[in-house]
Amino acid sequence: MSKLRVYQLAKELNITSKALIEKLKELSVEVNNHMSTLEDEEANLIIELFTEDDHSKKPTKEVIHGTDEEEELVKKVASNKIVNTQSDNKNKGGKNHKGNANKNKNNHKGRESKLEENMEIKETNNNDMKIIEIDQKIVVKDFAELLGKRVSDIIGKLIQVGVMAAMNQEIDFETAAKVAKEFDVEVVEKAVSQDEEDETDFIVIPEDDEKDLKPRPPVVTVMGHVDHGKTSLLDAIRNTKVTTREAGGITQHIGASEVQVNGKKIVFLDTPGHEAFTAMRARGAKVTDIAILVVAADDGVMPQTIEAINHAKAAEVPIIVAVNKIDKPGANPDRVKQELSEHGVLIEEWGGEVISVEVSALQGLNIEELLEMILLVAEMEELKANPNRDAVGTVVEAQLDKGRGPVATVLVQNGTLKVGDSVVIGTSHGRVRAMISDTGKRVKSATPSTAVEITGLSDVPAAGDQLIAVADDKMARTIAEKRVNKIKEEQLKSSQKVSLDALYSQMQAGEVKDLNIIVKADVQGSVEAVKQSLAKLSTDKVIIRPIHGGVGAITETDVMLASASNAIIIGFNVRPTSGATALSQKEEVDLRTYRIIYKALEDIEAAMKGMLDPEFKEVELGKAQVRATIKVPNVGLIAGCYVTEGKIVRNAQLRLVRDGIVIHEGNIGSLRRFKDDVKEVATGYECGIGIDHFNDVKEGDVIEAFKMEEIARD
Ligand SMILES: Nc1nc2c(ncn2[C@@H]2O[C@H](COP(=O)(O)OP(=O)(O)OP(=O)(O)O)[C@@H](O)[C@H]2O)c(=O)[nH]1
Repeated sequence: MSKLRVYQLAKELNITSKALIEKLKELSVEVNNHMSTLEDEEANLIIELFTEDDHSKKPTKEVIHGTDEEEELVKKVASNKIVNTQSDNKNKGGKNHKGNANKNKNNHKGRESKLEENMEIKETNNNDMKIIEIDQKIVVKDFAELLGKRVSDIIGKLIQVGVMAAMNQEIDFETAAKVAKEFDVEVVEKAVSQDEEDETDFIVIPEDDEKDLKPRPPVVTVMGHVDHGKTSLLDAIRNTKVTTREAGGITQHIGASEVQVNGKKIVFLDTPGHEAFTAMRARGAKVTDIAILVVAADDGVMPQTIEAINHAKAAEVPIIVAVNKIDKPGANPDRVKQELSEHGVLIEEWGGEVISVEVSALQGLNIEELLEMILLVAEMEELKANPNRDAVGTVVEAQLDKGRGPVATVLVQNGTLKVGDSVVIGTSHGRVRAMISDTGKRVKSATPSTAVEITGLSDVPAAGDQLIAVADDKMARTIAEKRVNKIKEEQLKSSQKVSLDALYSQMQAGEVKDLNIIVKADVQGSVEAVKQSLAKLSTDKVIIRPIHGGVGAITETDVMLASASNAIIIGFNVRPTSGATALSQKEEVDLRTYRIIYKALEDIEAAMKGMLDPEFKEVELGKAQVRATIKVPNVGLIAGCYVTEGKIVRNAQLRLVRDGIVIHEGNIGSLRRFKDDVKEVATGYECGIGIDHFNDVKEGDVIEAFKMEEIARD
């Protein structure tokens, strides 16, 4: 136990455990977390490194006498430290841009902004070595400017390292590093700062200056296998410790609760389990500082225990094990600890670093001790935030309340949230109308690591959405609107319209899980019959949803509905209006018409299996309006027509449409202009059309001529 732990050394060196772990990793010293122990040599090396670095700024080579490779590493550590220190200074100016603008004053006119965005120079007094931060790529002339060299010099060096590049071409980081080395300059990759990432969300969250940071309470999530006592443990904690400052204080369920231990606060997220935890993480939110892993002593490590371990590890959140149900006759805490070790969770008694506490949630045993351990781990984590700034937080829970409108529980993670603040949360915005604490008390402000329920939002945000307090309502609304538009654009870009032809591949790709269908038919009876038969085709892979049905022609409104809800349209004995056909092409809506129901069902079934093979596709030739009917002896009824679209071709197939409904489908028997048989009649001409085996044509009907064409399938 005499060995130094990471956090102890970090304290000694006055840096964070995290920073120390990073340095150690760079020196190839394997450490897991702040509780890891260090070999004496490792600790000494680090101490020497840091003290040398801080006081004399001498080249660190003198500190250790190792191989060239080690010296390289040490050099890197030393230079990184300088970079870090300076980037901290940079942040004192608030946003990046300001600080850089001054630095780049000497740059050529007109180039400042680009250079500001891409790079910055950091001079150090370490052996007069210059360090430059650059992005993954840099344009040769910018690079030259940054190095203070002539472009020709740079191109010359590039040739030496085997890279041919013109002044306006980009070179990659590695190449830049090689060239820079020739000029005794070290190149480090520019870290993507929080600021830059946030810009894509249309807002920049300024970084805090180290000196403004104050300790903040830990936020804890309880995880573990089903029935191991997560809820009971949370209840036990609340029962003993909930801050009931109000007389008869009613604990309100707001998704998180606070407890006070020895005058210190701990925040518990109320939704136990790693699912909620990971769902938030998937959305980029990190709210949990410490995970309590509950394992029932009578049951041991179970599948969800392992899952919880993996999720906590993936999120790099320290674990405290609560071995629960120790009151039970079959309880065997040692077995639990052994099993945990088999899954990479080494308890202290087993020579590891993970703290464990044996508890009984039911009897309230050792709950106090568990809470103290949480505070201990929290202390080592050095959790900090700046209470004197605009709030940043994360939504833990949200719902629509009948009386109060959208309600969200927000965990304030930085800054202080106040009633009246304008906020943007995901695509929702608003002004904080009221805030309620976990004890149901109205509060005016919430400091870091405080969960409050807020009202006053435009919409219900999603758990995991980030709250950012902004200058005013207008700004909040503008940002929210921009985000909505961005989402719309992205959806537009990514949304591939569903179609029967592509259904199978879309299903395979996971793009389609619901097949929305709009049904139009000639009579209501058919609409219902088709909707029901279609719904029955649903499988475990695709659910068929007839989202709309109606009688009559397929109209533009049907197409717009299909487009908006990514549906296909199926028509029985009905036709699309001309406008609908054109719109369906523009909107890429799959529109299909059938004469027989079973044929449609067959097509959809085949499409779901990827076996849709309609070998033929209808090609529309033209349309003609029936303006008169003429009885011709021995021939039958002839339709006197006027061609309105395309052309009518003899021997083509035809469809007789009355008020959008297909009355007949067959072949053109005869086509005449005046007394002559003709092969085709074009738009704007009159003609007489005889329909094979059909005599029921009426004035006002529309004759559509089409042919079937074989289509090649991909
Ligand atoms: N004897 C004993 N029983 C306990 C203890 N803690 C919880 N239980 C019992 O174990 C059962 C499950 O407890 P819960 O707290 O619901 O467990 P959970 O992990 O929240 O379960 P899920 O929410 O279903 O995942 C309940 O019947 C509890 O009464 C304990 O310390 N001792």
